[in-house]
Amino acid sequence: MAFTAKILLLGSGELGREFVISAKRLGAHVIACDAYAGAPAMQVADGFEVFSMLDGELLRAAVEKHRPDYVVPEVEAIRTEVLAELEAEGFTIVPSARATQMTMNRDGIREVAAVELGLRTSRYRYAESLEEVLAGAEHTGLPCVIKPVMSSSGKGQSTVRDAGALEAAWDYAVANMRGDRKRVIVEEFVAFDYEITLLTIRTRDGVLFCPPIGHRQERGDYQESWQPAAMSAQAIADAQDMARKVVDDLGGHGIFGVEFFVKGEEVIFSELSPRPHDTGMVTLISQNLSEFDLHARAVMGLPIPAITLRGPSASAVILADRASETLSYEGLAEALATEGGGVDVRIFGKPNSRPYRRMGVALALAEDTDAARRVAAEAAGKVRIGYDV
Ligand SMILES: Nc1ncnc2c1ncn2[C@@H]1O[C@H](COP(=O)(O)OP(=O)(O)OP(=O)(O)O)[C@@H](O)[C@H]1O
Ligand SMILES: NCC(=O)N[C@@H]1O[C@H](COP(=O)([O-])[O-])[C@@H](O)[C@H]1O
Ligand SMILES: [Mg+2]
Repeated sequence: MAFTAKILLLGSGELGREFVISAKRLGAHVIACDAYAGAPAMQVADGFEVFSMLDGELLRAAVEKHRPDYVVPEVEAIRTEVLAELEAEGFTIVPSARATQMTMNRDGIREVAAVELGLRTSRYRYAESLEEVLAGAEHTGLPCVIKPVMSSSGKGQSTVRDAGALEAAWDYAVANMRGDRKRVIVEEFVAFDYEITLLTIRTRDGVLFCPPIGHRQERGDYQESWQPAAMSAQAIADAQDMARKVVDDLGGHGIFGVEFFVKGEEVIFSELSPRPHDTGMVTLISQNLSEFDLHARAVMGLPIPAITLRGPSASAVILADRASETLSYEGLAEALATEGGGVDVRIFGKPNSRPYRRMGVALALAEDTDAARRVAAEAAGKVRIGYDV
């Protein structure tokens, strides 16, 4: 055996790509899976498989073919019942089959957080028809946010300010949902002061936290993140307390991106990913161990003696603005030469683009988070995508 562990990665986007790099540095052998060839993580892995991870038979076949030590999901949209069966048969699902099942759909994790654990969340209702959407909006009040229960990165999500727009929001959610369940969550719009991701690591030796990450979203998708987010000690303690309850309930070992809205001193649980988080890409520059290093260590049962912040940092996304099958990049040298802080860039290597698709991220370390945000945004703006449709 020429490797320390064999990992089957389910999902091969930018988060998977960095995870593969971290795991391979620790000697792992990684097979990257996704529904399309040439995905970012496949380019750096030892092997790859192309299939729909929502297809239970194909998913089982890939696991049985490779017999990995760890099955590491990187996206929500996976046939998670099969992961539960595989776990029962002795395979290790990261962090646990229960975590993947509860977070595959928004209603699962919402029930765990709001009902089982009694955490503070926004008011909400589920809806499977326009009539139920209208009733849901009566319950939450307006504005409300409507999201498919199965989606991520804001896909199919809209904020409704007047009742006349509810039908369009329902249609939009149904048209952009993933999977086969025509179901949405109608949520009270929380007029938060700011929102954070609390990276929470569940290890063999207990639960660890990274300093909170602040972020700004547009169209339900992250635009920039920074660390540390300015928060009172009490608010951090409240968020940590809630995050610990949720990850202990979900079980297993790995990193979780736990999302909160903060309004005054009130901390409101939003949702969580049982895997590295997009806003956590800032840790590629901000910490001694990135969220991907932390996930790899937690998964492989390796120690994490300390998580230290190198300094105030930020990330800013590089987005495509149109669909194209042929891409090129310019301006990398100018981006990396941006003054005002230490700058780095990640280009994900996605084989094609669509409007708003995240293609890369710029990272900056500076004297404070405001400066880091400025430098990261400036660097991201210097990377120009060439489209040769
Ligand atoms: N109830 C709400 N009130 C106010 N803003 C909200 C609400 N729900 C979502 N948002 C905004 O939309 C963003 C995306 O929502 P959410 O995290 O639920 O979607 P997502 O598709 O799972 O995103 P991701 O996969 O990137 O985490 C939030 O980070 C927040 O900025
Ligand atoms: N918020 C979740 C998130 O950021 N997930 C990341 O985006 C990829 C899909 O990107 P794509 O849609 O461009 O293929 C996923 O594979 C994951 O790395
Ligand atoms: Mg989110």
